[in-house]
Amino acid sequence: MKFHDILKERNSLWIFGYGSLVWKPDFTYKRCKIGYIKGYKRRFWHGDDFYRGDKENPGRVVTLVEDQEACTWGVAYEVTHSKIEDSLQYLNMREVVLGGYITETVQFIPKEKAQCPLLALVYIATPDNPIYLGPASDTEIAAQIAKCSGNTGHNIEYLVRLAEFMRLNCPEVEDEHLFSIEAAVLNTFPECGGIKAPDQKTLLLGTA
Ligand SMILES: N[C@@H](CCC(=O)N[C@@H](CS)C(=O)NCC(=O)O)C(=O)O
Repeated sequence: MKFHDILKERNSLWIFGYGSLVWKPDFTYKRCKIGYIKGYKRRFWHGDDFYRGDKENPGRVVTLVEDQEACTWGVAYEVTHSKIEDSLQYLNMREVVLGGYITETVQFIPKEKAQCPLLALVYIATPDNPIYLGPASDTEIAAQIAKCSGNTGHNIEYLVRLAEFMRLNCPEVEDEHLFSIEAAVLNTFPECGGIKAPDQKTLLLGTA
């Protein structure tokens, strides 16, 4: 039986977001927590030929790459009862069918130390995916992001909203990969620095 089938039986499913899901979940959730997962680093190594790019100029979006020394911060969303099926169907279309991600199970550790770790579903793009782009220099990644846009907007927005989310909700976290790419893009397009991401209060109100 699949992980989320087991959790569906419990009427509670946690979903961990670390890219656009931290600022644009677009599914109904009961509550959310800021926190992290161990053993993965976030990298702009996945291609996007639908949302933030197209077939000729695929954008760059984030995925998770295994690294025992690393951890990745984001948001875990709790989906309950009748919303589980709808949320999984929505995310399957958004992340798997159109995004090229697969699902894995991870242990999420809440930022609030008094709270217990929990099991969560996560969407990861792996190197065997046809639109996986892999490593490149921060400058090359920034140049690609700067010139791409797709069905939901510019690739710069995707980058800046994620960086803004981290500054607002995880100010103590250093994410050199994310912020160096953002700096390279904003050196070229300073006017994009004003994009704001929802903070946790907005997320908690479910108005993200
Ligand atoms: N799976 C990651 C990344 C998700 C992600 O960024 N997916 C892209 C699909 S390639 C997306 O949904 N983009 C919507 C948008 O950019 O508006 C997460 O948990 O946040």
